[in-house]
Order: sequence, then C-alpha cells, then structure tokens
Amino acid sequence: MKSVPQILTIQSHVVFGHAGNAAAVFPMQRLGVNVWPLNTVQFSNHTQYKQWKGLVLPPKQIIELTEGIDAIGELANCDAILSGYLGTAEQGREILEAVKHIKSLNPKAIYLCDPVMGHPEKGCVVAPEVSDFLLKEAVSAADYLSPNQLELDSFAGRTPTSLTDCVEMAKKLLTYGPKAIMVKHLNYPGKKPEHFEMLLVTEKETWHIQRPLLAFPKQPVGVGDLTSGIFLSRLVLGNTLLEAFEFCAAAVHEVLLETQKQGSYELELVAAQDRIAHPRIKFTANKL
Ligand SMILES: Nc1ncnc2c1ncn2[C@@H]1O[C@H](COP(=O)(O)OP(=O)(O)O)[C@@H](O)[C@H]1O
Ligand SMILES: Cc1ncc(COP(=O)(O)O)c(C=O)c1O
Ligand SMILES: [Mg+2]
Repeated sequence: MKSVPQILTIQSHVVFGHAGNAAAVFPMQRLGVNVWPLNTVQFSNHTQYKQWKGLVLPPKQIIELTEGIDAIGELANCDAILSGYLGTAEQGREILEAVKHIKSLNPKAIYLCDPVMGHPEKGCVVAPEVSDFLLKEAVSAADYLSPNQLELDSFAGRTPTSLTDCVEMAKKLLTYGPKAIMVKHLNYPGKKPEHFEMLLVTEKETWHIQRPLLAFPKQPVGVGDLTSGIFLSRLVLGNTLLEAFEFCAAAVHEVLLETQKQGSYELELVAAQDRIAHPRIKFTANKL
C-alpha cells in the first residue's frame, strides 16, 4: 500500500450542496485519503428538494474510466471501492465489473457498498430497478454493506420487531458474502426517541452505538453518504472495524452539531472539517 491510501468512490455528484460524492469526497480527503471520485449522475441538487436538473452518466463510462486508470498503470494502487447512489442498474453492474477488475490487480482491495435505495416517504428518488440490482446482485459482491433501516428492511422483506431482530436481519445478510454489515440508522419498536443508533455486525461480534438525536426543522440529507465515506476511509487508514465504527459516529455527529448550530439544511462540512478529522467527542460502542 502507498503511504496515502486510495479510494475509488462511485456515487452521485450534486453541484449545489452535499449528497453522494459531494458529501463524501472532501471529508475523506480531510481524513488523509487520496480520493478518486467517479460520478454516477450529475444533478443540480439532491433529490429531496423535489426538483432538480441534470443527467445520469452514459452507459459504459464506469468501465471506460477505470480502464483509463489501468492504462496509466494506477488501477492496481486502488485500496478500496465505495459505491453509493446509482442512476441505473446497468451502472451497478459496471461497478461490479470494475470491482472484479481492481481485485484481480490488487487482491487486498476492499469493496463497501452503500445500498442507496429510493424511499418515497423519505423523499429520496432512485430508479426502481436499482433496488432490484442491490438486493439481488450487489450484496454478494460486497465485502462490507452499509444499509439504513429502510434498506435493511428491503433486504429482509419485512420490518423488525426489536433490536435483536435487527441483528438477525443483518446476520442474514452476512450469509450472502459480506464480512460486516454496518446499519447506519436503526429504527425498531421500542427504540428510545432521544437516541440515534447504529449497528455493526460481523460473524463473531455485534456492536451497538448510540448518539443523541438532534432536532432539525428538515432532516439533512447526505448523512448516510458521509457515514459510509468516513467509515471506509478509517478502515483503509488502518482502523479496525470497531474503531472505524466509533470514529464515524463521532465525526458525523460533529458535522450534525455544526449543521444544527448554523440552522442549515445542507451539511456544514467545510465549517466542521477540523472536527471531522479530530472529533472532540467519543461514542463507545456496546457489545451485544
Ligand atoms: N444525530 C442525529 N440527529 C438527528 N438526525 C440525525 C442524526 N444522525 C442522522 N440523522 C438523520 O437521520 C437520517 C438518516 O437517514 P437514513 O435514511 O436512515 O440513512 P441514510 O442517510 O443512510 O439514507 C437522516 O435524515 C439524517 O439527517
Ligand atoms: C443525488 C443523491 N445522492 C445521494 C443521496 C443519498 O443521501 P443519504 O446519504 O441521505 O442517503 C440522495 C438522497 O436523496 C440524493 O438525492
Ligand atoms: Mg443513504
């Protein structure tokens, strides 16, 4: 591995504000990673504004761009791949091809799939075929998977009855191939309303973390993209899964505190940059 690790991140780009790569790239760089951003779509703004302009990257671009990096002899230096918001299912298949290609050059490279799915109730718009791709094809190719509760429910085909049930649902996903599941946002009957909770599940261990739930007039978007980007960055920087899990909970909380303080709808990544790199707070995960 080179002294500065390198991550290929394939997700959306928004010109204004922060979602997809526009939420993840700067924090990942601020943590000390060389980031290779490859955009699946270029939108004016994230889809929860209900209106946006822009377009989906044409087919074959993901393959062509990674082949271009290979042609200059750099693709083998990719330590990890992150995928997030997709414009089409075809892009998802191209990502899996790119992951295969990179792993053939660097068997140590790891792939984190953030299975971003559309949710009408949340206002997040993703092409419906993308969910199918994520549910049926992406899960078995990923080393790590980072669903939110709604996405975990889609994988399980049901909603949870308890925290223990969420763990069972995540454990079931491990049987398809991933080595760890990070559930970025838990919601289950009996959850305390004042907490924001996450899970980290591996074959051997389950960890649960909670941080205060902050009040926002409108829920900020891009939090999941930020969480996955920070988690993977800390992993390639040498953290254990547990360390990366605890770190990203703290760093994301710092961003949300700043966002709340400024009364902003968009994440205040620039203002919070020092605290992303050096969170003042620490949340300690509990072993379940
Ligand atoms: N500490 C917190 N306090 C309040 N809201 C939070 C906190 N952390 C995250 N959120 C919000 O929780 C939601 C997480 O969204 P969700 O759809 O479950 O995951 P994702 O962002 O991965 O899609 C977002 O609306 C985000 O703004
Ligand atoms: C363009 C775009 N990318 C990514 C996301 C995912 O954001 P989050 O991290 O909140 O799931 C959204 C959500 O609406 C989006 O509109
Ligand atoms: Mg998300």
